[in-house]
Amino acid sequence: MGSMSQETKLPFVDFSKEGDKLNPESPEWVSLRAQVRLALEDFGCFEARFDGVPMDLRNTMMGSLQELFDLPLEMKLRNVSRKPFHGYVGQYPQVPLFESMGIDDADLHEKVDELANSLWPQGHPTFSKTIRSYSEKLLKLDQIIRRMILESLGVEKYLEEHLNSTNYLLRVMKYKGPHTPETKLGLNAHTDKNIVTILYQNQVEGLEIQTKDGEWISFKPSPESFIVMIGDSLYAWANARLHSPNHRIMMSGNETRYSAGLFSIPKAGYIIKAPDELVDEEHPLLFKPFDHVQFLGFYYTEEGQRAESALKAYCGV
Ligand SMILES: O=C(O)CCC(=O)C(=O)O
Ligand SMILES: [Fe+2]
Repeated sequence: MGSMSQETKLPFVDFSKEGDKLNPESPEWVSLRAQVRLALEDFGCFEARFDGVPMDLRNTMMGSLQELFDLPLEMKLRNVSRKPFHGYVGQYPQVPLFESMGIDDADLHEKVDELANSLWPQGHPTFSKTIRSYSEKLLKLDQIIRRMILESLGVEKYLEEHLNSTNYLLRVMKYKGPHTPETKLGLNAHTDKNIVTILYQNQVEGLEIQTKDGEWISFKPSPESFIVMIGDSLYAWANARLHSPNHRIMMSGNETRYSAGLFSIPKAGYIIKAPDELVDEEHPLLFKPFDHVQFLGFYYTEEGQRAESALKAYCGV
C-alpha cells in the first residue's frame, strides 16, 4: 500500500549538547520539546542526533553485533526468553534474510553477563561492557524524550510512575543482502508494541517508515543519527495524541545490515491506561486498560497477526 516518496523526509531533532538544551528549565529544552511533540504527532518518529553515546562506542557496538551473529546457529539458539520475540529469532521462511537476538534488561550487569556466559563459556567481558555501556547511555535519550512527551501533554506529574513502569530490551538485528537484482523483504511492516524504540544501524539502507498518508519514506543512514519511534503502548497511553508508525525493512544489494533497537517496554502486570487528563469529550477513551505482556501474547496469535491493528482488535473501545 502507498507509494514511495522522493520528497518527504523524516523530522530531525538535534539533542547534541551545546549550551543548555538538556536542562529541563531552559528555553532550549522547551523548544526541543515542541519539536519532539510535533514530530511524534505527525510521524510518530524522527531522526535524532545525540552525543550521549560516543562514536567509538557505536562502532564497537556494530562490531560486537557482527561477532555475535557470526557465531554458529546452535550457539545463538541459547539466547532464549520467556517472552515472544525477546530471544533468538531467525530462519523464518517468510523473512529469510532476518535474524535477531534480544537481551532483556540490557542495562543490568547480571543479565548481560548471563547471555555472554551462555554464548562464550569463558565469558566475554568486552562484549558485555559494550552492550551494557551502549544501553545505559542510550536509555538517557529514551528518558529525555519521554519526559518531553509527558510535559508537552501536561501530565508530567505521572513522570516517575511512567518511567518506573518500563524495562529496557536491547534487540539486535542482522539482515543479509539478498544478492539479487530485486529488493526483498527484510522484515514485515509492523508497528512496535512497546513505549519508545531507539534504533541505530550500520551504513546499509533498508529501514522504511510509513507516513499517515501511506507513503513509505526510506531512511538514509548516518553514523551520527538514531531513529526514535513511538510504539502502540505509548500511543494507547497518550490516548492517540501521538502516532505509532508502520515500518518495515526492505533489502537490496549484497551488503549486510546490522541494527540495534533499545525498546522501553511496560513491565508485566503494569496496567496501561490513559490518564484522565487525556480523556474528554473531544478525546474519548480509545483503548481499554491493558497489560502489555498479555497484549503481546494476543499479537502473536493468528487473530493478532491477521488484524490490521492488533491494538484495536485487542482493547479498542
Ligand atoms: O532493523 C531495524 O532497524 C528495525 C527493526 C524493527 O523494526 C523492530 O525490531 O521492531
Ligand atoms: Fe519495529
